[in-house]
Amino acid sequence: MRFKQLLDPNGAWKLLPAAGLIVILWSTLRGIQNWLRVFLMVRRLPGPAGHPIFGNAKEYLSKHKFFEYAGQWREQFRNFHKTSIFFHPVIIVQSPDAVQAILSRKFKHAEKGFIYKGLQPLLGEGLITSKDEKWHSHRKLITPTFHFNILESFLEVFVSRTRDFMVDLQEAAVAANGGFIDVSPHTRRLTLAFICETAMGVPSSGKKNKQAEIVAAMHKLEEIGIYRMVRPWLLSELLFQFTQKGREQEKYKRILHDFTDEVIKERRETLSQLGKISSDETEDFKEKAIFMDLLINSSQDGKVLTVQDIREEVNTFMFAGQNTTQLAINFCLYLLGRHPNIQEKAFEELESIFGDSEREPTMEDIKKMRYLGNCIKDALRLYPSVPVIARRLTEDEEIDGHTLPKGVDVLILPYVLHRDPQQFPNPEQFDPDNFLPEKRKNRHPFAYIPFSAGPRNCIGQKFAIVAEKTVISAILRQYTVKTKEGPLIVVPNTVLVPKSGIRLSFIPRVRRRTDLQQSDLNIKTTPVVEDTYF
Ligand code: HEM
Repeated sequence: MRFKQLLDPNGAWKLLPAAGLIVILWSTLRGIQNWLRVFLMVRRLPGPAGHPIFGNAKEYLSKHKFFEYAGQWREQFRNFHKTSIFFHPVIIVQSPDAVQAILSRKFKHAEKGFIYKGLQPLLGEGLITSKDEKWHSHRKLITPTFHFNILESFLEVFVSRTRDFMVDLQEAAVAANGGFIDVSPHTRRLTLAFICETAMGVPSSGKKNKQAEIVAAMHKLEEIGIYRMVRPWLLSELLFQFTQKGREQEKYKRILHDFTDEVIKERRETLSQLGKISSDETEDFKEKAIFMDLLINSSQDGKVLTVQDIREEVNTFMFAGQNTTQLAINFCLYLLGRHPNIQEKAFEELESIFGDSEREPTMEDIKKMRYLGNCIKDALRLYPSVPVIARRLTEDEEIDGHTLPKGVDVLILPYVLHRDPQQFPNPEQFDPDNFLPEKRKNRHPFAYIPFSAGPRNCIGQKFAIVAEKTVISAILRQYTVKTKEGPLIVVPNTVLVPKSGIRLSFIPRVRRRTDLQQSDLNIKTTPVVEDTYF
């Protein structure tokens, strides 16, 4: 073909396949070059021996035993060590100092790494998965959603849904006649109601059933995501779409996206109508803050946030908030059931706040639940709902005189980190006093990170703690909780799952003293720090 012919617009298209091929070839070569650099540099790092082909895949796939292996690796290598899944190198950082180096800076290492890749179809580029400027601007925009005043309005939702939950629980407890029940379906429904209502508002009756379908679709997408995480060759969308699971993923994604888009459209219309009605009603509307409305209001008709942005953030909020809070409630109840003395102290604190009144909690009451707050904290230490945090290094990082290369995937394991005897002298013991000021004073700031730490910490942590205190205090005021299970076996997924569920019995309480004050109690508590629920 002559040069002149190529310049002819009718001939230029013939160059396209060749140009495409060059781009693919170039990016493949770049990919191989980067992988090779990471692979060769990681080879020099300390770490446990692995199979020549499978690497440490056996340990990663051993589910509940994985943490045991990781604990042994920490004993052997302390700060960090390499591992691999087939030929994919993964570094695990184990000491609080090393964790701080990875989590503490704003843009450095803010990329989330391979384990989130499988969740991309579910979350798109919401806060959890986005990076750089997009993450920064959205985080700034969304942070006020968790402001104190808005949390107060969320508390109304928590209280009224907990009221329904207690009726539900009472029926189940009566039916069990003092026996044990699996608490998970009850707390799942409850936290689902918390999240759907605070994210999207009270559903119209037609949408009520739909919300359960949406959460089922989210769980399916999460399951598919996990399936892909341990099969790195399925992480390419290009190949995955042709598989059976790829087609399922597309189906659930559609269900989820169509639903959220429709709710956004409806809320937009409601908001614009409300703009026209009397200011009193608008005030009332504002008081019942809904996450989606706050995003729509900040969107400036798509200039700041598009419909896709809003959908991704709402889906992220639902994904990040529901399972995590539910599990935290379950684990805390399990531990309280196993430790009657600690449960009794928590109950006495509640008696000192509420006396024999059956009134529902205010934000002031929630703040006063300091011992219960410490129970929740230690439960999150032993059973962090998010057991694995992943990052991909965006620059080389020096630790202990070794270079961790740019591009390598790094894992942080709160479940293992929180059981470090150097930081928690009796690490396996449930002990809310671990969070007394004198104990916290000498602890490394990155030794306890159930909500992660640094700029990409959990934006919903206060939401979660207020929700947990609302539910657990309601249960303890009415019941003594007993636990059936012995030591729990837990499996790391995207969240920490108890292998055989959690069975509890709820024994109605007989009312006792009504004149207790907090100062009468034999409880050492953390002093109230303004704007802190811990
Ligand atoms: C006990 C409950 C919860 C726990 C243990 C928890 C834990 C975490 C952790 C460990 C991270 C960091 C993940 C990472 O960097 O890879 C995170 C991030 C996040 N969480 Fe939570 N979370 C909880 C509840 C919630 C709730 C209720 C919401 C929303 C209502 C929420 C929203 C988020 C969001 C949006 C992020 C991403 C923040 C960012 O990257 O800027 N979480 N959470």
